[in-house]
Amino acid sequence: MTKKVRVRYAPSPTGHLHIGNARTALFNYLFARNLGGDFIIRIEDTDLKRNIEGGEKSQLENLAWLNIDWDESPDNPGNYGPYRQSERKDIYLPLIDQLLASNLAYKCYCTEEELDEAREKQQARGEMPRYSGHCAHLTPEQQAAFEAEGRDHVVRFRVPRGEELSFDDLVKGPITFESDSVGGDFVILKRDGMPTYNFAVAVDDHMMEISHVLRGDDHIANTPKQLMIYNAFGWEAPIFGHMTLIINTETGKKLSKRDETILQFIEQYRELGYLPEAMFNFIALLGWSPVGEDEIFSKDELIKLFDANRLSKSPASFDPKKLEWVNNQYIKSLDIATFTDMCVPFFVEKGLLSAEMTEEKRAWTETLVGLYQPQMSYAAEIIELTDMFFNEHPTLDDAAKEVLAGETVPTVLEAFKAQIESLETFDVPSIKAVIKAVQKETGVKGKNLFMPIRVAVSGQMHGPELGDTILLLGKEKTIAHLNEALA
Ligand SMILES: Nc1ncnc2c1ncn2[C@@H]1O[C@H](COP(=O)(O)OP(=O)(O)OP(=O)(O)O)[C@@H](O)[C@H]1O
Ligand SMILES: [Zn+2]
Repeated sequence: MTKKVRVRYAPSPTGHLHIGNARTALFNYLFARNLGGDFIIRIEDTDLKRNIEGGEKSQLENLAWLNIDWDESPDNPGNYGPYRQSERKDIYLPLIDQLLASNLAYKCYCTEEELDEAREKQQARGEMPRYSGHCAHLTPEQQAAFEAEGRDHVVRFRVPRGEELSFDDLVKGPITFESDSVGGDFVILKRDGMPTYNFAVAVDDHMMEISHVLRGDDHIANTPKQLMIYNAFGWEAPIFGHMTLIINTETGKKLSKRDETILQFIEQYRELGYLPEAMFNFIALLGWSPVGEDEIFSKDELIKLFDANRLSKSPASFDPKKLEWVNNQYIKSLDIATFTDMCVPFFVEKGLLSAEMTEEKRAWTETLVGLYQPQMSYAAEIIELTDMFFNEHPTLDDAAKEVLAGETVPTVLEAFKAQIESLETFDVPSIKAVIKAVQKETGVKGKNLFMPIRVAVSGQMHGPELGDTILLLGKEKTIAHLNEALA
């Protein structure tokens, strides 16, 4: 019988969910759902000093926002709990004792200072740091003497000499590590009584019957240590797949919770009014692609299409511009009421609209949002784009200022203003007729005609149809803006 597919996303609660974490979670999720398996979330919180308040909650909330659902987690435990490593000491400690009893592990009484000193000496000699094996063969009397001194201890795993540790990586193919290359007998139980990462992970993946470990290749050097733990207990190892990491395009370094140079947390995009469906779609294409050229896929399509054989062997870089493009595709397909609902909170926050609106105001807002919807990358952009509808004194960028500095601009704007003032019916055809009339009157045409009018009334060089914009702006505001530009 083949094992049931069970995969896990195992974040440490040391920060918020970033694009790289989300990609790793998403690929595990797609892999599980594609094969009808289970997707599990386990919190790796053994590094007590680095855990942050709310880290776990934020990881889970943002996964849920992305519409990633899971079968087991700290909140909805299955039969393999607890799902936080800090709560699994009762599972780890007897296993550590078992290794001690069978002499596959031993207590090490070296102090931090002694270990540091040894490491510095090795580095000074140009050697790779490794534990010397100082405590590997202590007699019971020597141990008792250290204990009597009041020294505390760690437990180290006895690394077998001259062994090869091989696995067939789902992404990278066959990989072999020499046991002598892992830095000597490594710690499995820390001074604070917590198991180390590598020990806990191996135990948990085994106990939770994880079939495939799909994680970032930042973990690849951990794999031989974890394989040694499996071997020591006579357990069968899961299948490993080490996926290339997502790189920050700006710095060329891997995205990490500690990288603050770019917008990279899911939360930040959520707050800017990105759509979860668009983010899901975008993230699924970071380091993976289905056959063909299409780039827009629903969640169900991605579940159907996902194939681990198509995971990329080279790192994907995170391109925020591409994300904007994908999100724009999704925004364009929203009906106007839904998209207006997404934009309204941004207006409300700026005090430009109140959440309770008259029917008339709501209709006006929908028209306004609808003007800009086709060009928008995310909902928060609406504030900047519609500035002129709320603000008499817009801030113009340099290019816009240059347009207004043109020689024929005052003539054009004066003529346009006079015509608008004398308009009796204020609608799109008459506004268009006015522009034509200004062309005739001034002899200015093309860009030199349209651009100054557009910039003067809307503050921007690009945007929706000029007639629609002016109509929505209304006669009074249009004239006020023209006066401002002419002043
Ligand atoms: N840049 C990245 N690209 C893809 N996956 C990543 C990236 N960074 C981390 N991961 C993966 O996310 C999962 C959770 O890792 P972890 O909680 O240690 O996050 P982290 O961002 O690496 O944290 P840190 O800032 O401490 O390095 C792991 O499987 C890890 O491989
Ligand atoms: Zn020691």
